[in-house]
Amino acid sequence: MSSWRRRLVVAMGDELGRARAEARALAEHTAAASEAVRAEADALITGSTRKQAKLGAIHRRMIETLEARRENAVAASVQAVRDAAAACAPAAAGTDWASWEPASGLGRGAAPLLRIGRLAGDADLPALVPLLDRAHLCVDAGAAAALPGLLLRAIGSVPAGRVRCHVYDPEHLGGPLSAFAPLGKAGLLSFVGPSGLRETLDSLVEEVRRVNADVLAGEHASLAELAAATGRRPEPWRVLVLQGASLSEWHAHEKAQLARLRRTGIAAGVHLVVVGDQVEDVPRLETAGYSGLGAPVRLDAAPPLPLITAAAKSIAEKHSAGREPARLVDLLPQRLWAESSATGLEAALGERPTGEIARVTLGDNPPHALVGGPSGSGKTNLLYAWIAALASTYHPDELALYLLDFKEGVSFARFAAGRRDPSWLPHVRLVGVNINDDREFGLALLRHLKAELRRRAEAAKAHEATKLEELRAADPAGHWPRIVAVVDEFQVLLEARDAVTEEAVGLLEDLARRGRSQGIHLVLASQDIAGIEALWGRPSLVAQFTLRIALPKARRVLAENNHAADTVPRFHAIVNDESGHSGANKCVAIPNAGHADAWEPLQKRLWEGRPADNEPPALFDGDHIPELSGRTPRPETAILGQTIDLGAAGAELALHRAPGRNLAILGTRSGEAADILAAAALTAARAQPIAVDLCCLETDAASGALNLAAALEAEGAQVNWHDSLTDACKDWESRCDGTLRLALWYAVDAGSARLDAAGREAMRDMLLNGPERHLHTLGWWRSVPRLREDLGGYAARFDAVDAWLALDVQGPELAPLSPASGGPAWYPRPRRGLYFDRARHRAPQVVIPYMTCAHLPNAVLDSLA
Ligand SMILES: Nc1ncnc2c1ncn2[C@@H]1O[C@H](COP(=O)(O)OP(=O)(O)OP(=O)(O)O)[C@@H](O)[C@H]1O
Repeated sequence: MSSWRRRLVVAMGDELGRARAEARALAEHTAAASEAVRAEADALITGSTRKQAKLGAIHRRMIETLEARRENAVAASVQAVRDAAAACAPAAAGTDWASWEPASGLGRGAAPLLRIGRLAGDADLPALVPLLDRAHLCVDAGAAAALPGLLLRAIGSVPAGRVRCHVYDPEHLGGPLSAFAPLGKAGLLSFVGPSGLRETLDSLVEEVRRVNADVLAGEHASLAELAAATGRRPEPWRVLVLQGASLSEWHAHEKAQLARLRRTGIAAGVHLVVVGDQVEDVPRLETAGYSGLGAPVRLDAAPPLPLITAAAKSIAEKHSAGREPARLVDLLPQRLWAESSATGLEAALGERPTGEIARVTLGDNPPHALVGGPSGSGKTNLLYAWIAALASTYHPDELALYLLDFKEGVSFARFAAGRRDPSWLPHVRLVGVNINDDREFGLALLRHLKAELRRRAEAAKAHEATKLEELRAADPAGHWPRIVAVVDEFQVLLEARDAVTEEAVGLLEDLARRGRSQGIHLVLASQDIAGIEALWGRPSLVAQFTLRIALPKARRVLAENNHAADTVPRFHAIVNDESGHSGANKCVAIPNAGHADAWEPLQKRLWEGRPADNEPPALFDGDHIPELSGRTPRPETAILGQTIDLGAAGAELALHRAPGRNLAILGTRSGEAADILAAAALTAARAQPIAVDLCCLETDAASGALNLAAALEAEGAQVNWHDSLTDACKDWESRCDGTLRLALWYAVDAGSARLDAAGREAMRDMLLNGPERHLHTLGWWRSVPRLREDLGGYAARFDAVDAWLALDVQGPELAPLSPASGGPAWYPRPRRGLYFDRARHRAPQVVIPYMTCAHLPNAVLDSLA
């Protein structure tokens, strides 16, 4: 082969080898690339599969969450619908027949809707239809079985007797509704025969006219609106059932009356239920539903006949027994303490026979009230109801109450804090209980009110105001609540012809006349005519009490020719704000306010809401014996006992250097006399250093005197014990060193009888001249003649004894010591004394001797030990 050929073959071989190598390299590269792409694709596929799985899970979870939410929302809505249904159809309007009984769920709200069955579907929702106050109703013949249930719910879900039915059923003459017959006896149901149709329609049209003219009187568009505004429904609902009435065959007059009732009845509480006929514009109840509901309904089975009969009987009985008395809680305002008392005090006292709330006013007119009724007629209960209404309506800054009960009881004790119940009524400033014979408590109240009257009159003058309303406007920062003073059995205060009655009448007259403009109101209650008659003799006083409240059988509270109280039913009162004149009588049912269930929750609520600075009321308790307090009097003063006034102040005896500054305690009650001497000495010793000469001539009082001596020494007093009066009087001048010196003599007369002439002379000299040397005798004589004897016999003057405190000494016996001729009107009673200081008092005052034993160490026992 030629060389060029060989060279060509070699070159081609090289070329082919290179090409083959390149092709191999390319093939390898391509294979690697495709492997990479496949791996990438695999990775992508795996990633997206995972993502898809994740998304799938998320989606599932979302679906589940949404599903759960939807189910919850549906359940909540179903519950809300059920709750709303239960609120719209409470108690007997919506309860299943299995547990059904007549029970009014009517509060202050609208008339209930009535259940007829349940809505078709799984949700078990009640189907309610409107009737009372809202609609008329046509019932298809096929749904007529629902009629007894519908009527039973309507009748049973409002207070007994508030639905009256008229049934016109010419075909069956009321047969299908005969189970309701017991209502007929109570006048709540009438079956109307064919001949009675016209009359029934006419009378219902007349009812609508009357309600519009007399009850709604242009002030309200409907009875429902009136009830919403006032909380009371004065008229019953009337339901006319027309069953198989063939309306198309009626005469023109009946048709026209029916059309009138259809147009105007609902507002006046007159409703049509037409079975088996259609009436234009009236919703229909059919087998499958109610035209206003828009959803199919499964009607309830009819109630069992015995259930209807029993309910009809019970409703009829309740209705025949009369209106259910108003409940206290229903009369109270919905918002506590919302009113201002600037112009007066208005309180819901009870309910009128029409259902209207009866309000009584105290203000410029009428300013004061007289309440009368024999024992057990409900006077105290009425006062409770009145106080409850006032205290709920007005804030304690707007109203202050002073409550005093002269009965032998504790009617008003509930208003003060007690051991069982620590709450009090925050408006009450004073409560008087167990007052019994202590007419002075009444006087103390009237004096306090008189002082308040004066304070208000002065403030009014300073602000150029003529009455409380103007004073409050002129002095908005001032504290000027209206005051109501309630005195139960007030006749006790005026029953004797004495200084207490005289002063009480004067104070009452003044308060009654001027209290009107200063916002001080009196409510006087009495169970017998005596009290009223005590006032009757004072026409100007009685004339101010223009509000009269007479309980059953009350006499003379109303005007003479007004006999309404003779026939007023039990637990009712005649309220008359025109001085008892018969034209102004209002019969009012009073709620039971005395019962603890009614009262206690209210007082607790008011007490818990009291202002931070509210103090408990002062308490006058006639049965309580006060303890000697730790109070220190001014220097040269001794405290003998507690006076009867709002501040429970001490009865003071001034012991300054002046003739006559001695005290005679008169009477035989040794314990009380010893208590008075102890209180006087201990209080005087607290105010300044004193010296004491003690002489006890009565063995019963000896241990008390010894204990007192020890107590006085403990107070820092210098004490000398004298075994006889001779000893106590001898050389008295030598003991006078300028310090206040008290000679405490127990049972002076037991020793004075044994004094010789010199001793007698020394005693008289000491009594006459000691006080000027600051030696004051506080002596206990057991009778007035014995005191007189010791002062010089029959013709003796009492100049040496300015002050006396009588215990069991009758008024006439005190004549020689008294400013009133014939002596003060004083009828001794336990733990009470009559105190008079010629230099200080215009008239004697009653004091309650303190118990002092807690202040006296038992020195006798100590010395024996
Ligand atoms: N409106 C009422 N509703 C129910 N019970 C009442 C009502 N009014 C009074 N009562 C009851 O009648 C009884 C006598 O009432 P209350 O004590 O108020 O009469 P009173 O006239 O004050 O009698 P007294 O002077 O003898 O105390 C009490 O048991 C009381 O609970």
